[in-house]
Amino acid sequence: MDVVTAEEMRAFDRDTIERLGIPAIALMENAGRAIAEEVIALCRRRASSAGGGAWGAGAVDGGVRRNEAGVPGSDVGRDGAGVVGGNARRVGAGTAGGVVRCSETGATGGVADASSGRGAPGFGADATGFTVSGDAALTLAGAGGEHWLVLAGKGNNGGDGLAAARHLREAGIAVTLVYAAAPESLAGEAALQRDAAAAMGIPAVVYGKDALDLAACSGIVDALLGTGSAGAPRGAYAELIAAANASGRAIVSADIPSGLDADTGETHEPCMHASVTVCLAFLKRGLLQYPGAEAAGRVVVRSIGMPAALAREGGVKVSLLTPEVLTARLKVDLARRRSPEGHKGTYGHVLLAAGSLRMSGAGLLSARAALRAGCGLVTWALPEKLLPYVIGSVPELMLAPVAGGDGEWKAGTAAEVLRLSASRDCIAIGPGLGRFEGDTEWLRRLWEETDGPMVIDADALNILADADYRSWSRRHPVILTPHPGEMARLAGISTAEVQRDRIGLALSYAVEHGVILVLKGAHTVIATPEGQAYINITGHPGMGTGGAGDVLTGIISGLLAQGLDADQAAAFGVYLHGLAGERAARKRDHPAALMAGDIIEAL
Ligand SMILES: NC(=O)C1=CN([C@@H]2O[C@H](COP(=O)(O)OP(=O)(O)OC[C@H]3O[C@@H](n4cnc5c(N)ncnc54)[C@H](OP(=O)(O)O)[C@@H]3O)[C@@H](O)[C@H]2O)[C@@H](O)CC1
Ligand SMILES: Nc1ncnc2c1ncn2[C@@H]1O[C@H](COP(=O)(O)OP(=O)(O)O)[C@@H](O)[C@H]1O
Ligand SMILES: [K+]
Repeated sequence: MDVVTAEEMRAFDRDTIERLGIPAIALMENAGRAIAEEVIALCRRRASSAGGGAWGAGAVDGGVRRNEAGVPGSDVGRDGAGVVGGNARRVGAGTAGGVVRCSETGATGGVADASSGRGAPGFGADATGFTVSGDAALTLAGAGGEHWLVLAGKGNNGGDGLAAARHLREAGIAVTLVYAAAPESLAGEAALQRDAAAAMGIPAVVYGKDALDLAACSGIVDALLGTGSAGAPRGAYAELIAAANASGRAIVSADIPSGLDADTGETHEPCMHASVTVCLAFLKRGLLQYPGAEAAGRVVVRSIGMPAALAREGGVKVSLLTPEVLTARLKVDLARRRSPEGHKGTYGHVLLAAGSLRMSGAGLLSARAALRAGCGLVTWALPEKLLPYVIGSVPELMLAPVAGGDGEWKAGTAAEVLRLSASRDCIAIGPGLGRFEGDTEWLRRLWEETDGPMVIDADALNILADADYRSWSRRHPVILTPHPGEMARLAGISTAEVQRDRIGLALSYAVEHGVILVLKGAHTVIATPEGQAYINITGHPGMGTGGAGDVLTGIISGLLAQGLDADQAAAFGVYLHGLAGERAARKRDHPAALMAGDIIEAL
């Protein structure tokens, strides 16, 4: 699934309208319908969980709770059905974080029971083969208990909301329009929608002019601001957003939550806190980046008639890391087939340069994770003093002590590590390494002279941050795996600046430095030197625990050793690490109990 900026979105809008000749009003109609269908689906879920969709039920957002930390449900959408993220890919799962899916809501095709929204064999079908298909996704049993407010801005986002209002009214839901600006100020397609809604007799109020109680409804459609918004919401927009958030009602945002920066995921003050965001046509970057991902609640991506190929033709370089992207674009064999005649030599050999006296566990975690990722052999190069302490703790592991009688690394070990690396398929450097005199030169030699792909993590990243490594030469791919603090040091900015637009930063850093960058944290970004980025949505907040990153380094190196190329190993490694974290969290009484070693055992 492609992930776009607001500017890219505008270009695709223009292309669809001007080149393909699809009228703008048709796109808006489709958008309105998609939003209405998601509102109706929410009402239906709420009714089935609360035993009725009465007024005020919106206070408890049945079935669509926002960002509820909990234990994720079943494994990620490996079914290839386009269900790609968060809660939606694990239906009914109360997992944390934003949620993404492609959706065709409700029953589709065939014979449908229009009153219940469920397929009902027999309805409308008779012996002659005559079939009546109900518009199930736009119908709602017991709609009389629902009253929704549609908050409409004066741009096209408002137009989408007004189109949705007509469908909601048709479903029997009471609707009141709330205009943020004078209705006369609407233009173009939005003005057409305004007039159509008025002609249908849908009641409307103007904010600041008419009396309004936002809590006196069962739900709110937020169609105030979309991809055309600039800066913090002003005036009536800001007041409506604050009042909607305070109302406690379920909020369904059109395209993006109003007040969100559609690109960076920054939330302005105020920003709508949606239960569901119905993202139109293409997933926006800001819906994947925190804090925007949290403000968006559950994200549903709906097509509105723009060809998906526009993104590819338009050079969109950011994708959600789904099983489909892993297989179709990155050509990863998700089944990880093993040859019947394969042996340990078939699956490659990792060399790990890691660990010091106080952080020997980091090396152990990486080494074990590499083995669990399926490589044939792992050799761990470590300061010799560590040997008696770690010997036997992982019997499958080979240990290669190098100079370091005090348990710390020495610059003089570079030649020895290089010698060891000659017969290994990849090298991972950094977990628990510590800093030492001459470490820049030590790392430069390994960087320039090792003859295979390299993973750089932890203190090895800090060494890089202090060096001008762009002048170092390198023949093979390098994967850097910084967490936001390490990334801040690498980029020479603050951690807050790193988090402000993780996708943008990861892309520019990877391209400028010619490295594969894995920017860790919730929704890890994998960016390549060619300017492609993948956003991972597997994982769990329980993974915020010491050593979880060392495990990732091991997994990526284990995959590299098995012959995956560096892009594949980085992306698939991050994906598998997240899945294992989810599985490990599920096994605990509470996800907070998760420890890094549990992630390895869940691989
Ligand atoms: N064919 C299409 O075009 C399609 C469009 N689509 C839909 O359109 C949305 C984009 O619509 P858009 O470009 O009209 O902008 P939109 O988000 O409604 O906001 C602009 C309005 O807000 C105002 N405003 C701006 N900033 C503000 C602030 N901080 N505080 C207060 N006001 C502010 C600004 O007023 P101004 O500053 O100009 O006076 C202007 O009036 C997109 O997200 C999707 O929903 C889809 O259906 C696909 C097809
Ligand atoms: N909230 C979260 N959601 C998903 N993954 C997370 C979350 N918090 C941490 N992680 C993952 O856990 C790992 C933590 O790595 P890192 O901070 O390097 O830990 P350490 O240095 O202790 O090994 C990263 O892969 C990160 O993406
Ligand atoms: K909106």
